Amino acid sequence: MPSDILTVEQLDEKALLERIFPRLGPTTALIGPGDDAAVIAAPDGRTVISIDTLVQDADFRLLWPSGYRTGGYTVGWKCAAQNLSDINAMGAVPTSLVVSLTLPGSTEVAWVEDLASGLAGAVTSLMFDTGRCSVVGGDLGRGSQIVVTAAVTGDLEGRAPVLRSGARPGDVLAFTGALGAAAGGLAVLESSLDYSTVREEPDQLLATLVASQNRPHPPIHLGPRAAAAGATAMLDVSDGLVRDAGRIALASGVGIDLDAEYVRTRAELLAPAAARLGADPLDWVLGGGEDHGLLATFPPGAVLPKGFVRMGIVQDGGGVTVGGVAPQTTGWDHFAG
Ligand SMILES: Nc1ncnc2c1ncn2[C@@H]1O[C@H](COP(=O)(O)OP(=O)(O)OP(=O)(O)O)[C@@H](O)[C@H]1O
Ligand SMILES: Cc1ncc(C[n+]2csc(CCOP(=O)(O)O)c2C)c(N)n1
Ligand SMILES: [Mg+2]
Repeated sequence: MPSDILTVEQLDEKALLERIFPRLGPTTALIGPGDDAAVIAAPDGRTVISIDTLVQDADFRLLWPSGYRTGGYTVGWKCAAQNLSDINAMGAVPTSLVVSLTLPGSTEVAWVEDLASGLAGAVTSLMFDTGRCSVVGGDLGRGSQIVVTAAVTGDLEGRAPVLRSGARPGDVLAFTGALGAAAGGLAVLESSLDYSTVREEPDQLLATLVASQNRPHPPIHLGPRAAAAGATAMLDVSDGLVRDAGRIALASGVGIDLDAEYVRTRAELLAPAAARLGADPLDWVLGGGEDHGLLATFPPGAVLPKGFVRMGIVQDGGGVTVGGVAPQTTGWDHFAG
């Protein structure tokens, strides 16, 4: 490491925190970062809470085979986005994040500063500058790999939470998001294509997919809208459409049939990119996660919130089919590969 590059082991915790805090933006908490714990308001009387971790080389690489280098801003963005998304999927509004950073001593201080900016940038941008949520605290530690863990809280604003278990036969299945884009981006990053030339391509197709993988844009405002529109079940698609639809099917004791035409149309859109990589775009659409679109079921006749598209039906039985046929794809599992 050249000596003019400042690394975290050249600072102490206090000095690193002094570089992080200003990048988190104004706090939305009653008591923000700096004390033993933060204090946040819980106007609803209930608190929605979730946690998600990003681990170097399992969830991102600092240097991908394609030559792409992942900056701190990207990891901070992705961490915030996937956490906000889980609150959204309950029909709630995110209210705070606490973030734990495990860092090798050789981590550049500028990378950590960018991570803090990425966390704040995602919260601000995905929540349309509403000032309802911010990073209110966290923890620092040293380890052999970068691990970024965030816990997130949310406010139901008086609504009932939308669970995975409420889908009923006859309900409409609807989705909002860009299925398969993040999986396509992962394939580009892991490929032997040279990202510096991919970035220059005039159609920007592959670069757009990489952006979906690195900086997902979950529709954070639409979870509460779906809840208000009467959604009977909902989750964010993180592990693949088939696997996550299967979670609703199992929890609700129903079957789900995905619209084959919707799936085919989406795969056709991704086909030129998949062809470049020798991949099957159907695998991306049915099995790719990390887009964090919202999959929800609505009673028949419900008016779908703007952004949601009908793409299947809830029926008697169990499991997930595509146009009545069982798909081959299983989706993502950290342990089963
Ligand atoms: N180590 C754990 N201890 C207790 N509960 C856990 C643990 N890991 C996961 N869970 C719970 O298991 C349930 C299923 O997790 P699942 O990964 O399907 O949901 P998710 O959090 O939406 O996924 P994602 O991590 O992709 O956001 C969640 O309610 C989660 O809180
Ligand atoms: C280096 C590297 N290898 C593989 C992947 C793919 N990946 C990781 S986690 C996940 C699903 C959501 O996880 P979780 O359920 O923990 O939110 C997927 C599809 C990646 N992003 N980076
Ligand atoms: Mg989820």
